[in-house]
Amino acid sequence: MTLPTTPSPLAVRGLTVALDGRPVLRQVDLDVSAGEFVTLLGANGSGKSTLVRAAVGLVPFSSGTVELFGTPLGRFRDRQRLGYVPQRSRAVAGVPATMHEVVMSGRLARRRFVGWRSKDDLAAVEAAIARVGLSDRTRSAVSEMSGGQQQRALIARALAAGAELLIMDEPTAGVDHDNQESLAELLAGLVAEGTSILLVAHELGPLRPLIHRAVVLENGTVTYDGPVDAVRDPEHVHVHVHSGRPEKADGFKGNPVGGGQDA
Ligand SMILES: Nc1ncnc2c1ncn2[C@@H]1O[C@H](COP(=O)(O)OP(=O)(O)OP(=O)(O)O)[C@@H](O)[C@H]1O
Repeated sequence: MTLPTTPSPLAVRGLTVALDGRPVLRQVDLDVSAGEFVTLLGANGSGKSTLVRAAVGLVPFSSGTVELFGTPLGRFRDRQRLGYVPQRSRAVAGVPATMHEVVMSGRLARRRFVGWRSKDDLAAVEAAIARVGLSDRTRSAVSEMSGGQQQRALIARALAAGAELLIMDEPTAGVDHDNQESLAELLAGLVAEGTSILLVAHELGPLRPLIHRAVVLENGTVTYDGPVDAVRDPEHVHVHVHSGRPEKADGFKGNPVGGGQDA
C-alpha cells in the first residue's frame, strides 16, 4: 500500500525575475516541505524579498514555476492557507488601523461571500492576538506599537486566517532581543503544530536552533541549500538599504549548490 504524499507547501523551480529590465533572480529553486522551517539568507540586494514576493504572486516572473500546496500559483485559490508577513516597513507605514482591525483583515481571505464578521471571526481574531501575546494592545493603533509588536500583529493576522505556510520577510530586523526571544517561542510552538515556515533573515539570533534548512542567495542565485549549522555566524557589518541602519549580516559560507552557478 502506498501512503498518500502531502504536496509541498512551496515548490519554486527555475524562477527568473527581471525588475526594470535588470535580472534580479536567475533560475532559482526553493522548496519548503510540510512542517519544515526554512530560512532564506543573503546580503542586501541579493533578491530575498523579490523571491518571496514572487512566490506569493506580488512580483511577476519571466520564467519558472511556483506551486503552493501542489497547485500552480495562477490557479491557487486557498489564499488563507498562505500567511505572508511582509517587511514591516511595507506593511504598516501610515496605516491608521487598530491591531484588531489588522488581524481581522486576515479573516477576509476565508470568506466565500462578503459579509459582516461572525462570532467565529471574532473568536479567531482574539485567539490569534492572545497567541502572539498582545491581548493588552488590541485597540492600539499598529503605527504606535513597537517594531516587534507590529511584527507579531502581522503574524496574528496570518494566524487568524489559519495559515499553514507562513512566509516572513525579515521579522527580526530592528527588533530587540526580548522580542526576538518571544518570536522564537511563538514560532517554535507553530512548528510543533505542523506549520511550515519560510523566513527571510539577515541574522538568526534565537531563531537559529529552530531552523531545519538554510538557503542562501547571492546576486539572485542560490549558492547554498543545506543545514543551517554550515552557515557562519554574522561577521561583518554593512548598511541595511531599507532602514539606513548598520546591521550585521551572515557570512554565508557553506557548501555551494551544484558546484557553481551562473553569476
Ligand atoms: N521594484 C523594483 N524595481 C527595480 N529594482 C528593484 C525593485 N525592487 C528591488 N529591486 C532591486 O532588486 C535587487 C534585489 O532586491 P531585494 O529587495 O529582493 O533584495 P533583498 O535580498 O531582499 O535585500 P534586503 O536584504 O536589503 O531586503 C536589488 O538590487 C534591488 O535594488
